[in-house]
Amino acid sequence: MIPLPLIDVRRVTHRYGYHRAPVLADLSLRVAQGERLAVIGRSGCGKSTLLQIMAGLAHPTSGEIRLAERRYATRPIRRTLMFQRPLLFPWLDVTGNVALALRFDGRAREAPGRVEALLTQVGLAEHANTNVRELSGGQQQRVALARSLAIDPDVLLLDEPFSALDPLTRSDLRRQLRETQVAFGFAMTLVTHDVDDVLDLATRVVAMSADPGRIVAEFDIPPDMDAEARATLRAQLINALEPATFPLALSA
Ligand SMILES: Nc1ncnc2c1ncn2[C@@H]1O[C@H](COP(=O)(O)OP(=O)(O)OP(=O)(O)O)[C@@H](O)[C@H]1O
Repeated sequence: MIPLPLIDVRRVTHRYGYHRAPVLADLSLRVAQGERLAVIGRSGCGKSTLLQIMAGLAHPTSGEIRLAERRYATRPIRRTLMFQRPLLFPWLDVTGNVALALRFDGRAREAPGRVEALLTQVGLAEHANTNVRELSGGQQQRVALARSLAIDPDVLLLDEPFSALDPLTRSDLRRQLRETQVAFGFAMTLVTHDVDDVLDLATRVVAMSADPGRIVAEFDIPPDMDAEARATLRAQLINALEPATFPLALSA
């Protein structure tokens, strides 16, 4: 069975200003139900712009974004965007920060049980009543993850959520996110310029070029790769991100 595309990006071109060069050019991308899609590219290639368009926070200059119709539910597809910094409310504790998402969604009555379950999932149950200012960067990002999941999104969009963290915390958080995605079943799209984010987390990756942002390569990422398969895929990804060098010499 072909997985249902939840977000269908169709031939999107985007310019910041009428006379400016396009940041994204004729870019198409589908996010399927339950998949962990990574978008990798060099700084400035348009990854965040693409994610904002996918989140509905920006409108493309041309092209369109189609969301799957939910024939089996009454509500439209839900998208949540998670950023590099956790953006928590510093005067609230962990529970208060996560519960706020439910309050904004008109579901405050669900908060006690749902917040507890989410905090257990992200490994923060024992910090439920801790003020978020007292948490480490990695713990704060896990609060942000629990808050993003509180409204039960169909698609979680992540804009370099680990880049402010040290390598060990980063690796822990990748594992946490992967386990949470498997447990909850939402689809995710992660933009990053870190190959390890891709290899540890994604089930599929698209590589973007810059000036303008286009998709130049796509790879499926098998689960449980051995070291050799991982090294091969790493080399293929890095190769896809390298600007072509000496094309004339190679074709001579
Ligand atoms: N609001 C804006 N107004 C004008 N130009 C913008 C705006 N936002 C982004 N840009 C430009 O669009 C291009 C792509 O930016 P974007 O942030 O989407 O790239 P990115 O791949 O996410 O970069 P990074 O990895 O460094 O975050 C850059 O040249 C940037 O300067």
